[in-house]
Amino acid sequence: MTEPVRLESVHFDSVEQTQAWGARLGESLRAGDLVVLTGGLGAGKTTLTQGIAEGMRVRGPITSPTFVIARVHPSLVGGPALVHVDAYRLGGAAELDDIDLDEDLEEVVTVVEWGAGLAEQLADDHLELVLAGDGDRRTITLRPSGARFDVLVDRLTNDV
Ligand SMILES: Nc1ncnc2c1ncn2[C@@H]1O[C@H](COP(=O)(O)OP(=O)(O)OP(=O)(O)O)[C@@H](O)[C@H]1O
Ligand SMILES: [Mg+2]
Repeated sequence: MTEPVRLESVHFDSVEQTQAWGARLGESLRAGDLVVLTGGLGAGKTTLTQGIAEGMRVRGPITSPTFVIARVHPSLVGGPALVHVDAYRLGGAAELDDIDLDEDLEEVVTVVEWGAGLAEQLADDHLELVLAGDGDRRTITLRPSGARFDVLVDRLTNDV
C-alpha cells in the first residue's frame, strides 16, 4: 500500500508575509537540517531564504548568486551557519553530493534552491517547500520527509 501523501499549504499576500513565515521557520531550524525549495523562476525561493536567514540570525545579505553556487552565512549569535545553495542554476543535472562544500552538513542548516522534481532524489530527511503563484500572492506547499520535519510542519501550519 502506498503511504498517504501529506500536503499542507500556506498562503501569503506579500513579500513581507512570506519573509515573516520564513523567519518563523528559520527560528525552528537546527544544525543538520536540510530545506529544499522548488518552484520556477521568480517563485520566491530567494525571498523566502531571506526570511529564514533573519529567523536564524545569520549574517546577510542573502542574494541570488550568479556565479557562486553556494554561500555560507555565519551565525551572529553562536548558532549554526546557513549554507545557501542555488542549484537551480546548475541546470538540473547535479545532486547535492556533487556540490563541493567545505562545511560539514551536520553542523550547518542547508537551504537549497532546486530545480523542480529533483528533490525526490534526496534520500535523507528533508523539508521540501514547493513555491507557486503570481502577482503578490504565493502558495507554499510543505512536503516533510522524516519525523523531524513532520513535527516542524505541524508547528508551522498551525496559526498562532
Ligand atoms: N508574496 C510574495 N512572496 C515572495 N515573493 C514575492 C511575493 N510577492 C511578490 N514577490 C516578488 O517575486 C519575486 C521573487 O523572486 P525571488 O528571487 O525570491 O524568486 P526565486 O524563486 O528565488 O527566483 P530564481 O528562480 O531566479 O532564483 C521578487 O521580485 C518578489 O518581490
Ligand atoms: Mg533565487
